[in-house]
Amino acid sequence: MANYADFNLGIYFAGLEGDNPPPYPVTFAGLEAAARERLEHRLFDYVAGGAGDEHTQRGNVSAFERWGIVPRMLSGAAERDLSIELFGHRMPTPLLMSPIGVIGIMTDDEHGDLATAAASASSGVPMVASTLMQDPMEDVAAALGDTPGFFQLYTPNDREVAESFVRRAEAAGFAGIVVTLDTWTLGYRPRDLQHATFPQLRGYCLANYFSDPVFRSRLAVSPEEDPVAATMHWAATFGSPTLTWDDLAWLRGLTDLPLLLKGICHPDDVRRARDGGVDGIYCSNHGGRQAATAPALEMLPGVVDAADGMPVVFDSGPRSGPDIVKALALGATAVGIGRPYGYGAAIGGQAGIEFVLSCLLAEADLTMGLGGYASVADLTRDALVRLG
Ligand SMILES: Cc1cc2nc3c(=O)[nH]c(=O)nc-3n(C[C@H](O)[C@H](O)[C@H](O)COP(=O)(O)O)c2cc1C
Ligand SMILES: O=C(O)C(=O)c1ccccc1
Repeated sequence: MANYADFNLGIYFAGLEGDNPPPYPVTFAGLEAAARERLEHRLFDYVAGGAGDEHTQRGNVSAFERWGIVPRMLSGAAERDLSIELFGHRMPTPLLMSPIGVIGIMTDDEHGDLATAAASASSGVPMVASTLMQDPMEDVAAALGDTPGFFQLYTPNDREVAESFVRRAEAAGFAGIVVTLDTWTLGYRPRDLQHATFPQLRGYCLANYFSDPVFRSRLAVSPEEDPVAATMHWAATFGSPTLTWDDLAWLRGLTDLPLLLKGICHPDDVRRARDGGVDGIYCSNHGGRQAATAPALEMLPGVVDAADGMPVVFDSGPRSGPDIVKALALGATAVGIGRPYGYGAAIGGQAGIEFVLSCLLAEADLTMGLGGYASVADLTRDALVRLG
């Protein structure tokens, strides 16, 4: 992947050589419009849409507009270091690619999980690989190169399947497990309801299940012989509605790898998670796709305070470099992005994802430079001012 520090200059100099615009849009709005052109319209709506009237996802984005980064002068930020430390790994950037359970079918070749893994390998931006993959997790892990990856677990209502997934993720070499708690049942998603469509119910992105020996042992006939029956078994066991804090000991006991809980936004839940021995919090409202009206960025400072030094990953709403810088200044250890890289995958596969990451990182780098912040550690709440 191109060095993001030279990214903008590279585009301007290429333009000098003639009519040579960048291959993909450089803004989120442009990416979304381009992805809308490329994706089958129901799949586009599935990705772009969310819960209820979609105020929640719009609120995720507008929450960032209420903060300004106050530039400091003569502060020696000519060179920036965007690297962070996460679970003992030095990461070159503060970004993560959040799990997208349909990324597999967002590329033309329907190997979007592998394209994401390859972009992760080339960029050093870790992939949080969804339980819902079009290619099995072992193949995805093998494409990550030297970049650490995380496996996101949706706990099925069949503990032995969950245990099998975690064993496989460990054996495949993932560096941590992210358990998503906010999707034990589906939110009210008007676009998908109107189209009467849901990708996984049509059998997409179930490779981890169909390749799993425990899942397969539950079926009368194999998924190859009867994919519809296998898909219906997935639907019947996907969620785990009765899971409570009492089950955290079971989750913690599944692995010695770093364990993060995704979907936590309340400080009391952070404390319960910490008391239960988790290693990190993934503060998120699922991109506004699950609990309608749930806040995200507004909760981040309280989550960080309650985490008391434990790493906090934040996602839901960042669309630009300044957004990333603001989330870091509010205390996030790392920032996850969802739809932006999904649209990159839709318009250009691996190259499209790499381009989107380059734009975000180039803009975050410039934002830090022009703001006078040389490193992520220099970004504190003092860097921000509340607007309007
Ligand atoms: C199409 C789509 C599929 C998603 N699938 C998953 C998933 O499989 N597992 C999960 O934990 N989160 C999933 N998410 C939520 C993302 O991980 C992330 O929390 C959210 O997209 C962040 O918001 P953003 O899209 O505004 O960046 C999905 C999001 C989208 C848009
Ligand atoms: O669409 C999603 O956001 C998601 O995470 C999901 C939830 C259930 C099944 C498949 C994907």
